[in-house]
Amino acid sequence: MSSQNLVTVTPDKDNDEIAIVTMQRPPVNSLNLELLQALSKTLDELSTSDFRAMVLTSASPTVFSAGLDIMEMYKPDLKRAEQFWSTLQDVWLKLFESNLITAAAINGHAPAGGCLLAMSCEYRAMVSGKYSIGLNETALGIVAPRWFMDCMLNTISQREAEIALTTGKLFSVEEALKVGLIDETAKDKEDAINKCLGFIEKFESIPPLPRSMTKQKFRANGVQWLKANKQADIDEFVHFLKFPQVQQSLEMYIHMLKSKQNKSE
Ligand SMILES: CCCCCCCCCC/C=C/CC(=O)SCCNC(=O)CCNC(=O)[C@H](O)C(C)(C)COP(=O)(O)OP(=O)(O)OC[C@H]1O[C@@H](n2cnc3c(N)ncnc32)[C@H](O)[C@@H]1OP(=O)(O)O
Repeated sequence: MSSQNLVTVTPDKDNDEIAIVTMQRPPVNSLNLELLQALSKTLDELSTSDFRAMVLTSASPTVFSAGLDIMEMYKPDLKRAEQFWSTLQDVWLKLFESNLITAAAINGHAPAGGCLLAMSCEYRAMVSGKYSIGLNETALGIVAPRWFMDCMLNTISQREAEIALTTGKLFSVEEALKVGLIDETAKDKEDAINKCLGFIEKFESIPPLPRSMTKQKFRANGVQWLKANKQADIDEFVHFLKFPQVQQSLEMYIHMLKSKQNKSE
């Protein structure tokens, strides 16, 4: 699949000022360089378009996004790893600070980087079911970067975030609702999108510029560090990937994911 098709943008059927942005990298929308580049390009295009709002969702029936593609971190080509991390930083900054009203219709699992994308939006409706969402990096033997943490702190309390991150917690849909990691539950994807549209409607009579400026001021603390330390953050990521223990943890995790599949056959 060409990178162009990894993300689609379609106007909402009832309101052409709202973009439905769908990630479609089967099987689980894991965020590899190409998907991140497609997201980055989409966010650039949206920022200069007539759309005033977007709903981020996924074409998979059960997974919003499985987070970063682990294969980008396992025995990586270091030049590509730099580009990968830099593109992830850009996607996060563009989404977190977007001028558009942003909402996530989370139609399935959203671990780690998937949770980051959802938390970067202003509103989250998640389909009920046996899905999970959270920053589970420590459980994989890796450390969520500071700006992942800042993003979570913009969403739930510091205490809940610290416990969740140190334990690598993946929240059930009910638990996520209880701590405020999601705003609403939904019965299916269509319902989740409708709930996001309901949130977007609240801004019908609010002028866009003061709205987006207010949002960006609220979010400024979270982005300041990354903007000032982009290269240092890339260097740390690449350095981190060189640790044998990190590679070992990733290898074990990949085996675990594959054997999980064998077990259910
Ligand atoms: C000291 C400070 C240093 C700081 C600097 C360093 C910072 C490093 C931090 C890096 C941050 C990372 C954030 C991340 O996002 S890491 C990725 C975390 N993701 C996960 O843990 C999710 C893993 N996946 C799952 O749990 C499940 O797949 C699912 C999402 C619940 C879906 O389950 P389902 O049963 O539907 O699907 P399968 O598990 O059978 O998966 C189908 C195939 O997809 C492959 N897969 C799944 N997830 C990933 C992934 N994240 N990357 C790559 N590939 C993935 C899976 O292996 C199956 O492949 P197969 O069909 O070939 O067997």
